[in-house]
Amino acid sequence: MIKIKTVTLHHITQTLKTPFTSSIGHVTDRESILVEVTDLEGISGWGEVVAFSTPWYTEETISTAFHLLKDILVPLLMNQPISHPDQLNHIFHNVKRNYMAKASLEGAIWDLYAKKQGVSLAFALGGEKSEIECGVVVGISSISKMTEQISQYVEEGYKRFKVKISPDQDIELIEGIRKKFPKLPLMADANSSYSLNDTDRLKELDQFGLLMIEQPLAADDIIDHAKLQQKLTTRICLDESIVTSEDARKAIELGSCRVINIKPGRVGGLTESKKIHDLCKANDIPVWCGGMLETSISRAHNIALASLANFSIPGDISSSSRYWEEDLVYPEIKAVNGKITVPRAEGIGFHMQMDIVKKYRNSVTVIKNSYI
Ligand SMILES: O=C(O)CCC(=O)c1ccccc1C(=O)O
Ligand SMILES: [Mg+2]
Repeated sequence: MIKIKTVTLHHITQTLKTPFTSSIGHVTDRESILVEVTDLEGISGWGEVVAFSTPWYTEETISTAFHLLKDILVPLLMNQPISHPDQLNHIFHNVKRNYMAKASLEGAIWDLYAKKQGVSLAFALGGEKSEIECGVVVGISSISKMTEQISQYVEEGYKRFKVKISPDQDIELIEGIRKKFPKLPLMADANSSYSLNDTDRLKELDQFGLLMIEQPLAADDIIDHAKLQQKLTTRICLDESIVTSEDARKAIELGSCRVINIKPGRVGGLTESKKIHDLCKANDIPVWCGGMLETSISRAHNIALASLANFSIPGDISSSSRYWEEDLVYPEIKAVNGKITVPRAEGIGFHMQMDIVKKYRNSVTVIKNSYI
């Protein structure tokens, strides 16, 4: 049984090694809230808010998540003995949406639960793989710079390559990459920058043998995605459109996608991620784990999640050094020849380096359980 003593919110800001640009947002300084849940025995579990400073990817921000955690979600948990993290879905039932806020606390409880059971998070989730294959994402810049970055990542051994596209830079970019790398496992992420009026343009991408095209249309438009998928040979993968397992069910039923990107933050946590994984498995829809320019806390959660069987496509799970000067955890998370070993140690399997957390920390908020 988990009995919470304190929840500590560490608000940090780290500067990305190089700014990251997509069709809808540009990130230089990455704010995060690290969520540390400590129980009565003094064991801590860690989670992370992956929302951004502004609502460019989803409606949540670091500030809205801080409010939700401090004033709504943490108080809801305080007077509840928790025997399994799956219970949080029910406890949060009357709090609408705010998936990233919920996921941060849920992830911390999963870590704490696994630690108390003396098992790895991967084991607690039902993971089967001992190592996962890694993919990497190249943000928008000039075609020559993006191609150069891909060359470097090919040398590093990554197994899957994703480039950000928009109507301003798509066909020429993919054509350029394909000239240099005809067989590269390549995919493109549009972050909703197209509409059905662009169908002909998107059909031109079919000739390049992409693994998939991610989220071409609006987040709330699974109907148009279904229409588009009928016209394309390239598989559509949904990211922003899927925030619950019910969304996934509807998208699969409608034929809106043939692949789903699962991000625990976007869907409210690991329990919902697992549900979507299981649903997709039953429907022969492969899944992969998406990235959020996250710290190694979420990276560790993602590694554990991606060890489940139907994560059959390498995700946006790269070395910590892809984005960060210093890793918040020890040992450093590192892809070797495009693979990461799934840790067997308890919980997330990595240790927090508190001196590094403190170095990047803006503020710390400790919420004590007043019921004990
Ligand atoms: O973490 C990464 O490697 C980048 C992943 C990425 O593409 C991304 C990063 C931030 C917000 C949204 C997305 C996305 O998948 O759409
Ligand atoms: Mg995406």
